[in-house]
Amino acid sequence: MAAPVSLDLLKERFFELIEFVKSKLDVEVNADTNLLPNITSQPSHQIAAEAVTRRELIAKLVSTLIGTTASIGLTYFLVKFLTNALDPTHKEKQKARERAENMLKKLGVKDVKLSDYELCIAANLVDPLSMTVSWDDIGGLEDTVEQIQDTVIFPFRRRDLFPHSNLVQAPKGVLLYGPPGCGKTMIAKATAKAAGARFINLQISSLVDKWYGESQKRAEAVFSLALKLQPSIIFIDEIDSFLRSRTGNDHEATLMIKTQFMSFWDGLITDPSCQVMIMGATNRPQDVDAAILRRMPCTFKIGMPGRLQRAGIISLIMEGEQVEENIDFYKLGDLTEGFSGSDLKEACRMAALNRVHSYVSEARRTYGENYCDQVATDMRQINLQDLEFGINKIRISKQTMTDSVSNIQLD
Ligand SMILES: Nc1ncnc2c1ncn2[C@@H]1O[C@H](COP(=O)(O)OP(=O)(O)OP(=O)(O)O)[C@@H](O)[C@H]1O
Repeated sequence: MAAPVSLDLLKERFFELIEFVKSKLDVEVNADTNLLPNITSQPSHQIAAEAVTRRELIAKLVSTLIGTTASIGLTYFLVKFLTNALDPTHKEKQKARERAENMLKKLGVKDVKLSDYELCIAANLVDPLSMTVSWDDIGGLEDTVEQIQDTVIFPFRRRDLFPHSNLVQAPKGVLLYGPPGCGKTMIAKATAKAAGARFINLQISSLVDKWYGESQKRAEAVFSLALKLQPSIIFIDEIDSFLRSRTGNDHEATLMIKTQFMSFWDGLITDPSCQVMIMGATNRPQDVDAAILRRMPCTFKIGMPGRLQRAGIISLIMEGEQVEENIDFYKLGDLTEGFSGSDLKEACRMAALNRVHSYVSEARRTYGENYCDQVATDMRQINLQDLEFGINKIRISKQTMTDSVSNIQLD
């Protein structure tokens, strides 16, 4: 893509050029006139004719110059206009650029010059203020969290302790795998926060561009941006869909992006001083390209929570809510067999809403349709029945989902 040139700058240069040529012309004409009295060997009408021809020549040259400059400028703007008009994603790109500039301000990034491609990728940066997840918010995964702290975060933050070791290095690739909704994204964000790293939540759609060669440039920009903003973590959710095993049916452009991605990744691996890490998450590790898996030597399984883990997650989610004191979370752990972390969160949300719903029903009965204006001072706490209600709701909706999936498969 051509470097952006502002209209004002172009105008300024154009007028400068005209001024320059005009001044040259004045000098030439004055020189001609000054010469006239000294030239005695030529008849005066011949000298005058020569001066006129010379002036005409210069005038022609100037007009050609102006014409050429104007047509180059016009062609540039026409091509730019047509390219933008033909590109349906132009507005999106513009918005992404604006978003990225705002985000960089929030991140306090100054004096870092980013290319157009890097700005496009910078739209994937996560606002540090929205990264509220910390280790304390993750329930039931204490062992995994401890391993990540020791093997990933510690060497990432304290490279200085292992300057000559080839064996103890912060991994440049980490894979989190396991069923959906079990906390992989939470762990990735908490890792970035604990590592004091910038978090690029790479949306694969931001790499896709219909123009030939553009996608490769964006793939390169992912790495150059991460290096400019290091320490940084590039997070790729559902990495299997982007970097899946290569087959003969792959489109040539897709293959090129993957190959390029891997070669830039190798660049990170061979540079011991860089603080950039790629973290991938997948529900289908078996679909990830073997060459990619090799670049992610550090893998963590984030499985479905067991009974005790579920009890821990529910009690963590309910922390800070108005809950009755005598709730038996172990019992809730028993009742939630087959629930993921996100199912548990949803069940707790349903429980909290059930409490509001029963309050509203009661208030409507007492105060009529103006119940909304009555002050809520006597809302009861969330109790076991609310939680059982929420769990039941989620179980039914999970069952309905499973049934409809198996019906689709039968059809
Ligand atoms: N271990 C956990 N502790 C507390 N909350 C959890 C846990 N696991 C999941 N959750 C809840 O579920 C939500 C979804 O979790 P998350 O996005 O991290 O799952 P995921 O494994 O990345 O899912 P997916 O594979 O669908 O992207 C979280 O926002 C959180 O509310």
